[in-house]
Amino acid sequence: MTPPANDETNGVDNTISALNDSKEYKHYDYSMVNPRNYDDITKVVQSIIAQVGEDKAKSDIVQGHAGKLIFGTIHGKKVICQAGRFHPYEHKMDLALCAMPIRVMDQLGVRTLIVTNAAGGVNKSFHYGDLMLIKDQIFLPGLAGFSPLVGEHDKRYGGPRFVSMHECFDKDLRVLTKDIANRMSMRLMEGVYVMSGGPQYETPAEVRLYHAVGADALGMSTCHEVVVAKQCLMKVNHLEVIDAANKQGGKGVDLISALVKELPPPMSKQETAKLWGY
Ligand SMILES: O=P(O)(O)O[C@@H]1C[C@H](O)[C@@H](CO)O1
Ligand code: HPA
Repeated sequence: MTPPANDETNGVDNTISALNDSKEYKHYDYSMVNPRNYDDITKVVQSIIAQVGEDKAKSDIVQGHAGKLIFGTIHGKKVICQAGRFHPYEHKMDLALCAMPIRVMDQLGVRTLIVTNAAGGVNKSFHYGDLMLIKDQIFLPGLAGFSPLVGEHDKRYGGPRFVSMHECFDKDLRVLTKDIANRMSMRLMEGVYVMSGGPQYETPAEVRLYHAVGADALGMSTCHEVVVAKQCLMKVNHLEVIDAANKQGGKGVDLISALVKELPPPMSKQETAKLWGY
């Protein structure tokens, strides 16, 4: 899957109008960005309607990232799964480009986004393989000017120019996820995720810095996707596996499957705009 690029000359308008005309791929309410474990995703998606992209498209670049969009249903709900994501360090820190799949999902109707990733633990009470629900994020590249929203405000996408990042991980969805994990007797941590640009791993001094500013887990992805989802007025929920995506991947997938089953009906853009005071 090649991401659509994000400048005036490369057909964003055409892409949007093609998506708006598409019947096969439209009217999806829910979306999942699950960067790894393509096999796990296909286990959860009970009926696959279509797949776009190549199995191997991304695997040469970041292992385990399939590079596919899968359209299907989970517990009868229409879901788009992005198996593989675009990391800024792979794309010259073009964060708007890397978050473009979220805009595509928005154009296809998605209102609720579940994002997953693998991260390093900063919180000393975390164990290798733990699952963490993100309650807030520290977007270091964004703080340094690498935001997917810099540049001209592109009205083709809609959404506010100045995006509120309060409650960027939906409180109701977090409560629901914790309740489900509890019922499944799963250990689920909760904390703050910090994103660096990567791809180098962090030094011990940097880990101490992240700890001092309140981070519980660190990684090199996700925050730019969440910013764009918030501009698109989507509700976002986020789970990550601490430093052991393959080892504990199945557990996370079981939780996501149970969560999708219990997700409330999606809110319209007008409803979330009103709720968030736009
Ligand atoms: O897509 P995610 O964030 O799960 O990928 C992880 C974090 C880094 O991007 C990369 C190196 O560990 O894998
Ligand atoms: N550091 C940064 N990114 C990561 C790590 C880590 O330890 N583990 C998985 N992604």
